[in-house]
Amino acid sequence: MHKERIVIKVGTNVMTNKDNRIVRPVLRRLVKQIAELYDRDIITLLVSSGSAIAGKEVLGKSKIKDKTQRRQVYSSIGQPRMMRLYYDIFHDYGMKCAQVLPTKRDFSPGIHRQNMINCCEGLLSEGVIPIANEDDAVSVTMSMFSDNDELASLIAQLINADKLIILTDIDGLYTGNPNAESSNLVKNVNPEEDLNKYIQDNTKAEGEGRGGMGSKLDYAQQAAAQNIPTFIANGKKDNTIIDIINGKSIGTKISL
Ligand SMILES: Nc1ncnc2c1ncn2[C@@H]1O[C@H](COP(=O)(O)OP(=O)(O)O)[C@@H](O)[C@H]1O
Ligand SMILES: N[C@@H](CCC(=O)OP(=O)(O)O)C(=O)O
Repeated sequence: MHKERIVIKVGTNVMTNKDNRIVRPVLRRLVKQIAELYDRDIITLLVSSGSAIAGKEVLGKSKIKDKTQRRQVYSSIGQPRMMRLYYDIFHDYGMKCAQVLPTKRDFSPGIHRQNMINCCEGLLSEGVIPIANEDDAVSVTMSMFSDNDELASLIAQLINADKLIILTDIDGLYTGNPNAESSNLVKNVNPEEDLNKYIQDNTKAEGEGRGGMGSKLDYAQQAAAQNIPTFIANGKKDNTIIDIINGKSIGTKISL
């Protein structure tokens, strides 16, 4: 058993540049921090988006008209590409990682949930970093998560994580348009607060991730309500994870 277990979620926009290409040094910095924590006996379960954009990188523009089918195809192509990148980088740090692809059904009470617990607990007990992403190839409508922020929140609750860190492309929740001078970073949020008034409309294109800051906040509040301190912070900046674990005040902290 490790001293602490944390869930880190990394969004599509963290790992891509303006041309929607995957930026390897970002993944390398992420894994470097996970490896440093591992040496401090803090084990991570990583929730990583990126399969759709990685698939788009390989396939280019698809001929498929149906959006759902296109998402299935892009993600099916991109998921092994993401895992190849992660596998190599974790290997460079002398670590092992594994792929876990749940659908929402795996979190409903009963045998599916128990299987999910067994899988995650088994990997963590072996010191292997589970890398979870929604199984986009088969999850449609009923079995779909709203986005990976929901998956990260559910999985943090499933494994009784000590912390949940949601990495995105911005410093945290702002009181309005993050680019406006009048907007300020919100440092602390409690699980009951309704801050939807701060959320701006989503302008992302296909494959650039789902959800947005509104869903991030909702799912962060759900984890925090279960006494899992949750952080929304900038994954594009250096050392964000270590700084959070070391108790520095960065990002938005959601806690009881
Ligand atoms: N009040 C707000 N504070 C911060 N970001 C906001 C806010 N409202 C909308 N956003 C947008 O939410 C984005 C982060 O969510 P999202 O694009 O889903 O990221 P990810 O791909 O990491 O899941 C930011 O880039 C920002 O443009
Ligand atoms: N499962 C999808 C990501 C969906 C998602 O939630 O994306 P994001 O909002 O960038 O975390 C993929 O791997 O492309």
